[in-house]
Amino acid sequence: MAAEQHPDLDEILITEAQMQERLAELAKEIDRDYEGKDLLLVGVLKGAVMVMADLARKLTIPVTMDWMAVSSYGSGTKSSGVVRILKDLDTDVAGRHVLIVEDIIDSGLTLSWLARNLQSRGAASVAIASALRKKEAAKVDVDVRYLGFDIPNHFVVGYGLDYAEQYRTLPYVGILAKRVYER
Ligand SMILES: O=P(O)(O)OC[C@H]1O[C@H](OP(=O)(O)OP(=O)(O)O)[C@H](O)[C@@H]1O
Ligand code: HPA
Ligand SMILES: [Mg+2]
Repeated sequence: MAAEQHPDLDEILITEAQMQERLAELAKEIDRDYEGKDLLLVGVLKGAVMVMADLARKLTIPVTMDWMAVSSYGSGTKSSGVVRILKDLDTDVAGRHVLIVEDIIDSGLTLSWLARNLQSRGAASVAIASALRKKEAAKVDVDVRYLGFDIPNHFVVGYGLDYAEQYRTLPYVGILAKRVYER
């Protein structure tokens, strides 16, 4: 049964079933592309927790996982453009194939910075998987190899994405009603 729409949402953009189906397709591609390679999945806390958990469990190749926390949004709905490392990796990425797993590419500032940062640590390769992308919001180009869905330029929540730390546990992605944050 489909989950009921949260009252703070205008619309559901990606249902739980659509997300899981698309992640299964991406997992097949990742399995194929990294077969026989030593793959490290890097999840970006906290938003990517759901996509990391679901995507990683759909992979059949052996992988390891590590986590970084970087924040550019704080508690608002606009990127500050300043990326801060709140928690760094436990792993040395030198010589390793890294796949960054993210929930959303919005302005692109977080991921373009992070991909460069990990590359500069000597990773053998750095690629990006993201559940969502807002194409119209891009301030910088991000080379995303595994993309779930392109979505319109609205503030969205659910499936890991928050507004002021709320709504992350909704199993679908929806547009947050403006009345919730414009008050
Ligand atoms: O493309 P950008 O405009 O840089 O935005 C994308 C980033 O912003 C959000 O993180 P946030 O800073 O809200 O942290 P969170 O994951 O803990 O919510 C999101 O999870 C991405 O990491
Ligand atoms: O649309 C969004 N929703 C929640 N968090 C975000 N971080 C960047 N864009 C978004
Ligand atoms: Mg956030």
